[in-house]
Amino acid sequence: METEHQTMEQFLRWAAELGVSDSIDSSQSHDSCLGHSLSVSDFPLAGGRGLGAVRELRKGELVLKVPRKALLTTESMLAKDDNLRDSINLHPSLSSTQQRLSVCLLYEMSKGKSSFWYPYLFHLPRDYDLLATFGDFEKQALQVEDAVWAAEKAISKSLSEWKEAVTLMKELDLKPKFQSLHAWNWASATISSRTLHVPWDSAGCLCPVGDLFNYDAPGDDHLNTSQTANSTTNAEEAGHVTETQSERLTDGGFDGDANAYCLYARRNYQLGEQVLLCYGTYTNLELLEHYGFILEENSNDKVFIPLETTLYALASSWPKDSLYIHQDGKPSFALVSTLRLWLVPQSQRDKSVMRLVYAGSQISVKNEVLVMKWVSEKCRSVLRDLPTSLLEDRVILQDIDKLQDPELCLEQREAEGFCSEVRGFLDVKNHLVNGGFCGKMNRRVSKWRLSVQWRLRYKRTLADCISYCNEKLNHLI
Ligand SMILES: C[S@@+](CC[C@H](N)C(=O)[O-])C[C@H]1O[C@@H](n2cnc3c(N)ncnc32)[C@H](O)[C@@H]1O
Repeated sequence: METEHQTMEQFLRWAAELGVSDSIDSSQSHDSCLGHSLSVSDFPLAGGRGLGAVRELRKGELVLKVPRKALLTTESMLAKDDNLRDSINLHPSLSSTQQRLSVCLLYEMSKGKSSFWYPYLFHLPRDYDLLATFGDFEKQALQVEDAVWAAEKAISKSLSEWKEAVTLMKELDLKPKFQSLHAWNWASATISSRTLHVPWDSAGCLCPVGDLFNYDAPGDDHLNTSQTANSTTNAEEAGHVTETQSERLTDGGFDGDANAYCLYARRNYQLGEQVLLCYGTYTNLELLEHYGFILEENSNDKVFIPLETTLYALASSWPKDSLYIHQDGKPSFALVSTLRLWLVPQSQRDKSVMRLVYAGSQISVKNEVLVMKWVSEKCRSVLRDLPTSLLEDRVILQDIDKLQDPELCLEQREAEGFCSEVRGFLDVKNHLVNGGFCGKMNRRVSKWRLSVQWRLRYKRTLADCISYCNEKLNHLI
């Protein structure tokens, strides 16, 4: 039986033979495509398997080149298989290019060792934690209506896309396990979380070795890296990201002249540091939906609170999605400005008031006090209406950690001491076998943990917003 290490080495050798390289020196040995700039390492606190710097890297430096012939795209898979090409061409009715890529990926997987991309496919994760893979319990554990709704939408989208593709997969004579909804969810999650943008196919490409980079959220540095190439991830291209053109990402992209995907260091790195890639600008809910993880510190996170319809009507100068609370608890500029205006009696909304509102200035102390009290009370009422408190969620996370601890063999008796949500999970799933979980249940626990982590982060933002408003009020009164 080959070890993970051996198969990874084979994969890196296979990639080197195709011209994948982390060196601009083309005379580099073909034993591995890495070793000059990067190496595969484990980063347990930031994405698990990823790429580390094997030397100091300078911002803007080319760190990886993946020739077009190594990329998995619908086009490259069809070019290698007449049967697949003919069947796909007979089904132009599939509603998205992602569906075509999913079918091709499953078809390629079904070839096993005879697939050209086998060394790469072998190292793809077997499970994902994207929202579309959540069961009912994990979905409900998100608690917040918008998040539960996002999960429902993701689950039903995957189901309907699978139903549309089933006839084609039958015609391709895929083994039942590759035709299943489970396999479809796997393929869709692979594509959602791993594809990079290419100009010739909106479904993007799977980029061997290039898809080992873990995620770094865009910070202030991403606005002035003009010397590096332009890049977008596929989810961004599909419109999931609402940033402006000027904030386009700069870590890499397909270079037509080099006929290769080129990836650049987005900042300076020290030896041993994890080299990261920015896939786009995402809130935590979007990260969970498209990539299956969240960031405790995410400057792009946004918390939306329910607002009165008359307030939305007033906010015509600002898009609805600009009315939110930043992760650090500060209400957005647009939210504060809209509330300032909304809390002025209609008869007093004259030109001078409007000028102050659009300039982002306080209208009066009295008005500012009303705004801060309103926001603070709204956050309190949202927190009150959720099934568990912030403190309870912290305890639930600790209990989940106990459940996941392989060293801890839990007695049913001990489980009885857990809070009701944990006991509910154990009852529903009823799978505490010999004091631990089977592999499948561990996967469920990981997803449920993500839901609790997400809602806890959401609640912390609301609590921080209350503190922010109180502090403002202390200064005002
Ligand atoms: C393109 S892959 C990156 C490589 C991946 N870690 C692997 O082992 O193949 C993207 C996936 O890596 C994980 N990931 C990336 N960045 C992460 C981060 N900052 N924190 C946690 N997980 C991360 C998520 O599972 C995500 O869907």
